[in-house]
Amino acid sequence: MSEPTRHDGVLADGAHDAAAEVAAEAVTSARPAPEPDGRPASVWSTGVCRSDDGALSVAGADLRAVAAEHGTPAYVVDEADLRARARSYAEAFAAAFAESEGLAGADVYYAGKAFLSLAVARWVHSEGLRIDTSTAGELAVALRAGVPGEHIGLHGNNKSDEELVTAIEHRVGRIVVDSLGEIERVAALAAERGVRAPVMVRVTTGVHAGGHDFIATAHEDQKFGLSLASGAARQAFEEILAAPSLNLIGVHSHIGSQILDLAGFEAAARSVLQLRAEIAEETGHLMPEVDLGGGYGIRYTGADDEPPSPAQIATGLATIVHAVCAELGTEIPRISVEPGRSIAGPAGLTLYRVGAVKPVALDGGGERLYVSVDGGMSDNIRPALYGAAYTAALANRTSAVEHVTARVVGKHCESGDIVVHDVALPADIGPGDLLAVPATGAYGRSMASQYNLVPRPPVLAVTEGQVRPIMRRETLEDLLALDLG
Ligand SMILES: Cc1ncc(COP(=O)(O)O)c(C=O)c1O
Ligand SMILES: N[C@@H](CCCC[NH3+])C(=O)O
Repeated sequence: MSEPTRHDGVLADGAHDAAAEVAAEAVTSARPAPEPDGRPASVWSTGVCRSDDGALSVAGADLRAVAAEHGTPAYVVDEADLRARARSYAEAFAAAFAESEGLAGADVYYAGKAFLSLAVARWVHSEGLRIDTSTAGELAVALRAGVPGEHIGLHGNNKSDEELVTAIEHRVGRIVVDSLGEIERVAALAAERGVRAPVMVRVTTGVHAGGHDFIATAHEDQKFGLSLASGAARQAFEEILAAPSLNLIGVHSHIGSQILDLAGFEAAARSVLQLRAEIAEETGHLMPEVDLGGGYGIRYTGADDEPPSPAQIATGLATIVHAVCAELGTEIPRISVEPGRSIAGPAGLTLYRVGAVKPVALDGGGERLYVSVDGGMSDNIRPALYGAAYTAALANRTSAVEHVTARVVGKHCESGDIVVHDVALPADIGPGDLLAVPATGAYGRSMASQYNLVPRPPVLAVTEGQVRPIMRRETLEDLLALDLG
């Protein structure tokens, strides 16, 4: 087994088996969270500051006051930061794919799976983005938020009839077909309603990217998409073209998530553009659109690489699309992308209250301080699921005492209930302190559970010092109400 390395927010190969080795190494390498610096590439949202008395604030709201009023744990979202990230994608893709440059324009779909609520759907849509959904729940939120059907896409490797009917009846802009059996179902449901449904085909290009197998999606042996190598993708195009109630608008490729290097996207773009040209030659149908998926990485700890900016991503993709279409002699398609994490992730942090603190002696010598907080794997499953790395900082004060190697753990009945594997925290951290974990805006609340019957935390939006819950805290009454006895 290869040596695991913690990078890009996830542990690569063999993460769980080799966790102990990594833990031992980390005793010497734990580092404190970087201080907020207002840069978009920071682990903190741009509105996070530390005031003179040592407390962290988000967009002008002091986190001590936030905790006092709304309780902990809580997800705190910097609305201006999230909106600015959405806007910079819209602007960067509009500029890089400007029709005046001979390109056919671009659409940015916000991947709702990262975190979707009515407020977030409205924010990103008002900043010029469309919304990518993959379940009836995400579709319902996008529609309830007032996003027109034509600005919504529907994904899913196992869509229900209910999901397909909702999508068709609301005239969504695209249904991304993910299996051969789905084609017939969409065709029949669209025909029954007398409509021609716009569909794309999700293909697996074989480009392997993303730090952990669970978040890489374009290799052969996994559940998403139709394989180019096996011929399933080609069969899908033929079947769609033969169905009068389907309109084949494009080809889709999503290679994985938390990717910091643009090379994989460029390789996938080349592959799908070639496929589009071949399909055009074989069938006479040149698909007008190509979707290159999402997956752009963010900083989680400060030790990770600098992520590419939306402008770098857009210009990188525009260059490759332009070059490949010129080589192939095909018209340039309209391009779309589906970033989620890189819009919502850095805009959010999780605020916890510290409880039990325990020094634990380590086998190889040395000590680790176990700092328990009032949440854990129910509000952030990523460390347990992917070995994802995070960092944490005291949020209510600073401390001049020495920093020690610490592990932030949750309150669940699992030893893998880890919030931050290794971080240097002040030795005097204790019960009552507040701890902020940055970069939890994506795949935190959206993957939260009620494990151990712990109610899910609220999501608090902060805008110019004003704090507004955009999702309320669950209560014990909510949990009891589900139980029919
Ligand atoms: C089809 C598709 N599009 C977009 C995304 C969003 O990815 P990310 O949040 O990493 O940008 C995902 C998740 O990986 C996905 O499966
Ligand atoms: N939930 C994942 C990414 C999911 C990818 C969706 N295909 C994460 O937290 O990194």
